[in-house]
This record gives sequence, structure tokens and C-alpha cells, in this order.
Amino acid sequence: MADLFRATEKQYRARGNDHKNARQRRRDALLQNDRVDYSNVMDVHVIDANLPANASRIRQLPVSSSTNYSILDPSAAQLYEIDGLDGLQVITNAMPVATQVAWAFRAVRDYSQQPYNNVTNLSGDRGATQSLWTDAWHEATRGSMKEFHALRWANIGAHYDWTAREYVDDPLIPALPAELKQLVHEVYAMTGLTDGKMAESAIVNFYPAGTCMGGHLDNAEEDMMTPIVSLSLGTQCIYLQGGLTKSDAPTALWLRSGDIIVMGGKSRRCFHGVPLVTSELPTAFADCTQDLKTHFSDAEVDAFAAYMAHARVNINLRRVGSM
Ligand SMILES: O=C(O)CCC(=O)C(=O)O
Ligand SMILES: [Fe+2]
Repeated sequence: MADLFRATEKQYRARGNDHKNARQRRRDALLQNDRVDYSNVMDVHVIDANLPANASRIRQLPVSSSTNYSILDPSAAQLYEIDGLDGLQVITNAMPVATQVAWAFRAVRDYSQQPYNNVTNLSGDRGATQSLWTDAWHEATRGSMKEFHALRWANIGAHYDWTAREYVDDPLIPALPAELKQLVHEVYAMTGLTDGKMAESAIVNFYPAGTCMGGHLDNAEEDMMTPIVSLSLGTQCIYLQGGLTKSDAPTALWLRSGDIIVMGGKSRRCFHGVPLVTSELPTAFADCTQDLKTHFSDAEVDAFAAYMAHARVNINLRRVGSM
């Protein structure tokens, strides 16, 4: 069967010009072979900018304000559903820009290293990344920013053991931090979910511009019912939401800083991925990073701002279900 997920992924993946010689590049530019057509990528931020066939699939739902919000702003938020993507909801404009910056900083500065005891792609099996960020920005060790750029994901809360292929219950690993639980609680509340079970695990994904995440299922959790809450921070990306198999053509969506995806119902069991991460960072986000200088050193804030100018951070919250 045709792998339509893969075909769409290839269409949007940043191909780069590295393998081409100058003549090929000039010819491509002339023929506009290097132009990718993004017109079919849905944008819930500007409904009118969508192709009519896509615009008609987007439905706005009322935002419920039935809790005390300390992170999100229900009066500014919009909640959307998309025809054909059963169980998927997209929340926009819920997180103020200063909060986005604070959360991205927390992900880069705290969640990437100790004291979270987190396993990352750089730490090997069950080992923790000790001081990845501190080493990256600190005067004495400057130059290891390159290593920080190699960070792709860090695990917070309940840890998934990639060797045993199961979640581990280790008393030395701190539970999911309270602020992440509060975020999940507020997202659930916005969507009207009153009996949602709490997430226990977060994968924090780090995507320098040009990197991607291939199509996959999140099926390691025992609980495949509770929705996954997924927060985008930093630069804009293309997100693909497919079906139960890769033979279903996926829907492409632009995700921007502050957007939140809720994967419940059928969508919890569907293929998804991120074929493209751009360097497009909202000016308001970049401006706001400078405000961190009132509490943190100029060197650290400058390193963070330089990283975020070309990176997307995703906080992906799941309930594991076995504990
Ligand atoms: O970066 C994203 O938006 C998706 C991440 C994801 O699917 C995952 O961590 O399993
Ligand atoms: Fe996923």
C-alpha cells in the first residue's frame, strides 16, 4: 500500500542544497525547483488564508473557563477542531508571549539537565545529563553550544526505558514537576475535559531549525485513552497528523509558538510527525527574551536568545497509566 504519510513528509522536509553543485543550484533557482508549495498547509491562525477546502474543515469551539488559570489565558484563547482528525484539538493564543519565553527558558535551562535526572538522547541508557546547558553558555566552557545543539529530547517525570521498552518506576527520578501538571490541568479545562487523568511523563523535544521528527505512533503507554498535551514554543513548524496507518494521507498544519495540540480519542492512536522546523520566530518572542536579563546574566540570556532564534521546543505530556 502506498505510504502517503512518507510522501507528504518528503514534500515538506527541508531538503537543503548541500549535495548540489553551483550549476544545479542556479538551474533549480531558475526553474523554481527549490520552491516548496505550502498552500495546502492548514493555518488555524488565519482561517481566510487557507485553501477553501481546508478552511471549511476548521471548526471553532467555545473555550471553557471553569477553573482557576495561572498559566493560560482563557479569554484570549481559541479552540479548534478539524474535520477528519477525530479527537484532535488545537488551542491558539492561550499562552501569553512572556509565558512562552519563560517556559522555553525553563525547558532549555532546567529540563535539559539535572536535577531532573533525565535521560536524553545524549546521556546513554538511564544516565542523566548533568550540566549540558550550563556548559553551553558559561564563559569557562563556551564552545560546547555545539553539544547543546545535538540535544534532541529529554525525559521528565516517569522515564521510558528504550532498552526494556517500558516505563520505569524509579524513586530517584523526580515526579513530573507541579507546573507541568498545572499546565495539563488548564489545557484539559479549556477543552471541557473535567475527568482527565493527570500526565506522569514529559518528553521535551528540542528541534534546531532544519531538524525533524519522522512519522510515528505514541504507543508505549498503557493508557492510550487519556489525551496527550503538546505545547509548541519557539520557531514555526509543519506538523503532520495522519491516520491509524501510514497509508492514510496526513493533514499538514502550521504550528506556532504557544500553540497547544490535544491528541485525544482516535487521534491518540494516529501517526504524526514534524517534517519541517523553520527559523521563523515571532518578533515579540525575540524581544521578550531580553526581559530575562533582569534576573539572569546577559551571557546566559544571549545564548538562550541565539538558540531560540533557530529552534523549536516541544513539551509533550503523557499519562503512562501503569503507576
Ligand atoms: O514536536 C511535536 O510537536 C511532536 C512530538 C511528538 O510527537 C512526540 O514527542 O512523540
Ligand atoms: Fe509523538
